[in-house]
Amino acid sequence: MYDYVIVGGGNGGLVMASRLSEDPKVNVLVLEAGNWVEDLPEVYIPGMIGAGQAFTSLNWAYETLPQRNMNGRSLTISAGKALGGSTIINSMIMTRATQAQYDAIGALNNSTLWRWDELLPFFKRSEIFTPPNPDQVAHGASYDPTVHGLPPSDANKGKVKVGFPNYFYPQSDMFTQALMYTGDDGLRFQRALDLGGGDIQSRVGISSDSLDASNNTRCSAVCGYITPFLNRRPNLHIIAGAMVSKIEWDDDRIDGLLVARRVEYFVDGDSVPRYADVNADAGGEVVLAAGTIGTPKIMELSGVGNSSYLKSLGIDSVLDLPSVGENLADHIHSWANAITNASITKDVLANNETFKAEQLALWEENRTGLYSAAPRAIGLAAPTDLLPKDRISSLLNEARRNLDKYATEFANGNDALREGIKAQHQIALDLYEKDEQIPIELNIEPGYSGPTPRDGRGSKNYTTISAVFYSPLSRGRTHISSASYTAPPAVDPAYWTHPLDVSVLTAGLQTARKVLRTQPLSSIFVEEFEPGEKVGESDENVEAYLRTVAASDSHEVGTMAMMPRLLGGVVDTRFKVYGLKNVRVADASVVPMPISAHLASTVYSIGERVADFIRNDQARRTKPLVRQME
Ligand SMILES: Cc1cc2nc3c(=O)[nH]c(=O)nc-3n(C[C@H](O)[C@H](O)[C@H](O)COP(=O)(O)OP(=O)(O)OC[C@H]3O[C@@H](n4cnc5c(N)ncnc54)[C@H](O)[C@@H]3O)c2cc1C
Repeated sequence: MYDYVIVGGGNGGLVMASRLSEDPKVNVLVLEAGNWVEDLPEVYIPGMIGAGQAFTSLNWAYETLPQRNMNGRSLTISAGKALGGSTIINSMIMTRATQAQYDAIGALNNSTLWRWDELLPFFKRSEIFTPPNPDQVAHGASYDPTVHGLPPSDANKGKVKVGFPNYFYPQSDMFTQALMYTGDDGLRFQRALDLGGGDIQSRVGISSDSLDASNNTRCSAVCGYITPFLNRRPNLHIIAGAMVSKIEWDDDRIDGLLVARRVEYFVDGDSVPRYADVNADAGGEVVLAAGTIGTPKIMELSGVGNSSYLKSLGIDSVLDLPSVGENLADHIHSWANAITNASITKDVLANNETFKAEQLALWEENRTGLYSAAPRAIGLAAPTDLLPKDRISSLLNEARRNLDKYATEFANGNDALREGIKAQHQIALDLYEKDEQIPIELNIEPGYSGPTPRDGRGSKNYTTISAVFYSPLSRGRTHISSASYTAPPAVDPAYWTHPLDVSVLTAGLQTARKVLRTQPLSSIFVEEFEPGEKVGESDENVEAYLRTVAASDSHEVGTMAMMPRLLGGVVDTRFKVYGLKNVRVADASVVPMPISAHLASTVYSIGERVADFIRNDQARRTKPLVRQME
């Protein structure tokens, strides 16, 4: 019998496991479908991101349904399948969105709980931040001490280690200078003091990474939140290779709410289910943390979701909550890349075995060289950095005129959610209007990145600038496709359904192309490779090109949205699922609308936040008992 059963040992789930098991009196169980993989070089060596098994056996690699606006292509949404979840395979970038965006999520919920000022202590609590050393400062790393969790505070508590890498490609600094270029047609970005500081528009800076600066290794959710207590907490149980199929419910409701009694799971593909019992009578809870695609799948298999749809699949519906799995949003990106005359790029590692071996030896010996490099310089573009003001106005006017039309289309017959999506769009459009939106991230890859396989691009050296589209208005959905827990869900992010999304990413890629040609990056520019001459310069052609290549950034959110129930929300501001007595959600699925950041640091703070709510509720429950004993 467990006090807390945590489904999914990833970014959000392991924070919960660590924090809740601080109390030796409570029994915590984590059920994780993947395995322990911390000892794989492609996991712990920063420069090996994406290598080895990272994008094969450690990746759920959810294939989307064919995307109407992407020339019928299926795109792949990656998500980590291992203890540590996506923090095992992600790019280690630790940025946060803007203050205005976190505040807007609070406004959407009529709640002061979700405001930058309220969240900041949880961001700080989730990390041990190592300030940059003089060499890193010389390469542009900087930070604001007021927004980070600095040592030695609570250093023995679980926290993710955050720091800067030991190697900086020269292209990184050139990119920064190019974004700050003040000559004709220059973007004139400012240098960011801190990409986690909440004030990041039109700024460029070096991102800190989820990295243990003391030994230049990735710090995943396992490294941060589990390793410090491994085998030291008899009340913390972790079962790896455990695929959860569903939650089972009590026959009786309490206050009209369904009570979770046990969790069904299968270990290593066994055909016989096992069960983890939840101590519901003493306030025990199930915490779902299986990710934006995994969590709604488990809800639906448990009979919670759109009841008529579930019945059509032969599933007993226990609670009609039609927004489960709806409201899916994801970031997409594309690349502008050029052949370069720079002699050191990531391509050399791929093309020259001797050089690769030398660099690996450097990392092994003293944690330097190309393998000690983690991403990367990042620029955050405001709308007016991308498009002329009159074009922005006309796009916004059109979006406002069509507010109802698109909200209706995206809500899929769900009236409450239609109002929720309308409210989200209004917030997003207001941010655009005030030039406080950050629709595009530009980041540099000192090497080839793009859609062309190796044999199609030869052994040349490249520079790539990615344009990541951060503020999609398009919303889709993910739902189970059958009653079998082994069947992959039908994932439809409906990429680029809203016309504003099309115009903005197109402008973002055009801006990335321009940056490649801006000094000082222009000094290493030889010839644009992609989109390239064949695509040409017109926006129409670039838009058509993007439909053939744009890829998911694997930043999916929104399927268990924290919103009022009247707006089609699924969880309340204490992350409890509406209609359920003892089920909360602690992963990226609760983020109701896309934010302008890579998500890991926000998910860590969500985990901290949920743990705090649970512990407060637990304390409230036990208080009368203490009084009685007194
Ligand atoms: C390739 C890639 C690169 C990225 N790069 C960055 C980056 O550089 N910086 C950044 O901030 N963000 C990045 N992200 C995004 C970020 O890592 C994720 O958004 C975030 O970690 C998601 O956290 P989560 O808790 O929602 O899910 P996850 O961390 O994915 O955790 C979900 C866990 O649940 C498990 N699970 C799923 N279904 C079941 C089931 N039925 N039973 C049991 N267990 C289950 C999964 O195996 C997984 O361990 C990246 C993501 C990917 C995939």
